Order: sequence, then structure tokens, then C-alpha cells
Amino acid sequence: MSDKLKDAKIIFVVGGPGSGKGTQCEKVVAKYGYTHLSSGDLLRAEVGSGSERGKQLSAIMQRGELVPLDTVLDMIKEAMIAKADVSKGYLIDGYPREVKQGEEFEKKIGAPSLLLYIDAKAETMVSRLMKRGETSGRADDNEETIKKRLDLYYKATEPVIAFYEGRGIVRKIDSEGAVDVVFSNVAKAIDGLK
Ligand SMILES: Nc1ccn([C@@H]2O[C@H](COP(=O)(O)OP(=O)(O)OP(=O)(O)O)[C@@H](O)[C@H]2O)c(=O)n1
Ligand SMILES: Nc1nc2c(ncn2[C@@H]2O[C@H](COP(=O)(O)OP(=O)(O)O)[C@@H](O)[C@H]2O)c(=O)[nH]1
Ligand SMILES: [Mg+2]
Repeated sequence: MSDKLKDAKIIFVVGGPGSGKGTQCEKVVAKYGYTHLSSGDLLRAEVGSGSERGKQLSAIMQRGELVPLDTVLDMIKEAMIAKADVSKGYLIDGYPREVKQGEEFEKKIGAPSLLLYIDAKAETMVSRLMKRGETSGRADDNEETIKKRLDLYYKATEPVIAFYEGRGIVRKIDSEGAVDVVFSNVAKAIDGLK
């Protein structure tokens, strides 16, 4: 565990691609002042830098596969430490993607006090992503990659939710409705934290 992050309040935000994780995290930042770290955004920033590592990441992400665990975890940890003095807590969005990622996070950083499970139907997620793809400029918001991301989500990431359910920290949030309705339930889950 890292000293600087020893007492940090950590919330994992987990859900399928296009379920609305990023949308809800923005609203949590506005209301609670938490630090939002999207693992996907951190990776896209590395790709955008044009570095050698970014080029390798770009190819993996375009295929909808997972980048090596250590790469993502180091990026998250670095970003958390950079905010440690001012942060009220952290929203870790899009991580863990597989049980092993969660285990390593806990070894190197700390344990989450809550897992927000943002839940939407597959068809809802696909249609949101296709719509987002019209303007996002994301290389992975296309029909073929969306399908792979969804498959991987059900195979690798859903077990993460079951893993943390065993600890009683999962709050399932129905994300089929309007953004504000979803957020009122997210807020209830966070208010329940002490
Ligand atoms: N812990 C993570 C997070 C992201 N990725 C890679 O980054 C891509 C995009 O991640 P993200 O932005 O989190 O996308 P989605 O989960 O698909 O959801 P969304 O963009 O809709 O938030 C993933 O498909 C994957 O290739 C990864 O390998 N490991
Ligand atoms: N109708 C509706 N659309 C949403 C909701 N949440 C997100 N969206 C849309 O779905 C798309 C994916 O949302 P995003 O927050 O990027 O999801 P993420 O992939 O889980 O981070 C975006 O274009 C949002 O505008 C919601 O609660 N209701
Ligand atoms: Mg997102």
C-alpha cells in the first residue's frame, strides 16, 4: 500500500461500455468534489501523446482488448498520488476490468469502500455507443469493436461485481432511465457511505 493514499476513500465505478459511467462520474465530481479518474481517459491521453507506449496501447484498444494490467495500474496510481493532498476521495472509472486487476489495485493502493455498478441492457449500451461514435472521434466506438468490448465485459468484468458482492460493497444502479434519475440513486449510494 502507498502511504500517501493510505486513508483515501475509493469508489470503483463499474459497468459495461456505454452504460453511463463517465456521465455519472462528472455529476459526482460536481456534487461531492471527488477526483474522477477514468482509466480509459488516462490511456487515451497516453495514446494522444504520440509516445512509443501510446502506439502499442492504441492497437490494443482499437481491438477492444485489455491493455496489460501493470500499465493501467501504474497510470492510475500516479494520477491518484498527484491529487492526494487535495482529494476528498476517488472515483475509479472503468477499473477493475477483471478480478485480477482489483486484487492488484488493493495490493498496491488500497481497498474500495463502495462499488457503483452502473447497469444497462446490452442493446441500450450499443445504441448509446453508436450515437456517441458520431461525435466522439473514438476509434473504438464502431460496431465491430463495440461488440468485442461488450463480450469482454460480460466475460471478464461481470465477475468483478460478484467478487465485491461477497464483501457487501456493491450498489447496483439501474442506468436505463434519464441521467438525473440515475444520479439521484448514485447520490443515495454515496450518501450511505460513512
Ligand atoms: N482498465 C482498463 C481500462 C481501459 N482499457 C482499454 O481502453 C479501452 C477503452 O476503455 P474505456 O474508456 O473505459 O471504455 P469502455 O469501458 O468501453 O467504456 P466507455 O468508453 O464507454 O467509458 C478498453 O476497451 C480497453 O482496450 C483497458 O485495457 N483496461
Ligand atoms: N438516456 C440516457 N443516456 C445516457 C445516460 N448516461 C449516459 N448516456 C449517454 O450514453 C453515452 C455513453 O455514456 P458515457 O458516460 O460515455 O458511458 P461510459 O462508457 O460508461 O463511460 C453518452 O453519449 C451519454 O450521453 C443515461 O442515464 N440516460
Ligand atoms: Mg467512459
